[in-house]
Amino acid sequence: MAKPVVAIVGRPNVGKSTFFNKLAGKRIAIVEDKPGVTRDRIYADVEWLNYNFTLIDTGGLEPESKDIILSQMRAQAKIAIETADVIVFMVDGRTGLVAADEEIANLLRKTGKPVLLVVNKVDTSKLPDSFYDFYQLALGDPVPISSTNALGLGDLLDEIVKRFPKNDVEEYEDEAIKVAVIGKPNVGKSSIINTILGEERVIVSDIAGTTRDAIDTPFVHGNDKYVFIDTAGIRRKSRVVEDIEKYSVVRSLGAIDRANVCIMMIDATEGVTEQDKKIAGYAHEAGKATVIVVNKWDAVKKETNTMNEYVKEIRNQLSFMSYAPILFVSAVTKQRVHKILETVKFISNQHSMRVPTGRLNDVINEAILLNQPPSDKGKRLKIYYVTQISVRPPVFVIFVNDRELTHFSYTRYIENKIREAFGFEGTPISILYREKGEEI
Ligand SMILES: Nc1nc2c(ncn2[C@@H]2O[C@H](COP(=O)(O)OP(=O)(O)OP(=O)(O)O)[C@@H](O)[C@H]2O)c(=O)[nH]1
Ligand SMILES: Nc1nc2c(ncn2[C@@H]2O[C@H](COP(=O)(O)OP(=O)(O)OP(=O)(O)O)[C@@H](O)[C@H]2O)c(=O)[nH]1
Repeated sequence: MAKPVVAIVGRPNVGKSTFFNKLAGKRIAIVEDKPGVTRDRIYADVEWLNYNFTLIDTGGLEPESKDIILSQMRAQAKIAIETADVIVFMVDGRTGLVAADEEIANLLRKTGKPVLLVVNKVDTSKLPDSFYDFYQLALGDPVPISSTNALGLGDLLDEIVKRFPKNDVEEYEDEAIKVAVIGKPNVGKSSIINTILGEERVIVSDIAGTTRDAIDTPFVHGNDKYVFIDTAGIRRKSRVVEDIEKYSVVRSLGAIDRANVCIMMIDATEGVTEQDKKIAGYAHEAGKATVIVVNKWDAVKKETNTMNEYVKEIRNQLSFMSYAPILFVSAVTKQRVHKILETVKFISNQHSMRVPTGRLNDVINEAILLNQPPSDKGKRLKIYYVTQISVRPPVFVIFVNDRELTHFSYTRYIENKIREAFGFEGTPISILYREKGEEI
């Protein structure tokens, strides 16, 4: 099932990031007592009861200038409208209702999405008189909370999860490869999608009757079924949002969560940027298979070594993704575009590959002989047995005598040996340790 997205919207300084940090459990955004502080981390995974959802702090997306607060609001609301399943509209219980709140409420009411009106900074059990003014926003009963004192958060989370879309079942047959084309604005996402879909051999299929039809593009290529995830947002241009680079991260998040394979696009004329690193990092952490596609290759002046230098630079900048194949393409001249689906299919298979336990243990035993496991204070790590517990992404469990003795450099060594023996190209793999007797 797709993970629901919850967006927090509200004026600067109402406490969005304080709330975000409380739910995210860690102080991952910077809170400052001045409006419009930019923050780096804008999304977090939150678990409540049996629900998992992605929380987005749209405040983190605000440009620093205070002059354009209203347009920031519009942009925030817009992103919330496009990506969120539930919108948390936060107001300030200490300042009470202000005109800008009404402005935002007007925008949100038009979205048709569930909106929860949350009054923050209600730090005691007594509601301030100004609380009742918020009923004027016509967004239902306001929910009082105190982010700093962690009051009312449980009740609020209950209200949030109640509003998640029902029956949000997996919409496509499992055999279809779900592909997210991700990257910053203007890198050529829609050009690439249109070039691939425009190829003669590709037939756009009509898998009817799903709610996702409008935003995804299913198609058939050769004998294989694919779905481009969230293409509506990419193909339909909404400039307000695109102009702010950080929004591209948010736009990509939902698509990444729902995909198996990511096409991570880099602009050859710009090289790897900070935004690229963030987006790629998310795909990596989410355990998706990824192919790095360097687009606009036609626009690059080439010398003998240009491509090698690009490869080196990308490996350097996106070092956590050394498993990802790199393609150099041009959506304009169509050079090597046909390689993209070929690679997507290949890494999708690698992503779902399960290796036989016997072979796996042979490989690990050999690795141990070549390079002894680490030891500490005279005690050496013993590796008893390895098994692959899941696919998409591949996860391995290694049974050991004492987890404390494991070391990341040895884990990386084991990972390399597994990759040498079996490939797993294009996919991250995870290695977990269990002590004997522990459950998997
Ligand atoms: N008394 C009280 N203060 C709060 C509460 N939540 C946040 N604050 C304070 O309000 C100020 C603004 O909080 P932030 O979390 O930075 O607000 P924000 O909405 O993310 O602000 P921007 O960065 O401008 O978007 C900080 O000084 C917080 O300590 C609360 O529940 N009670
Ligand atoms: N030279 C060159 N230009 C390209 C190539 N691919 C795309 N462009 C140009 O780059 C610009 C952006 O392309 P889009 O396909 O709209 O990019 P996008 O990533 O979908 O953009 P957003 O919708 O803003 O996220 C357009 O002007 C394209 O003509 C390419 O391979 N070579």
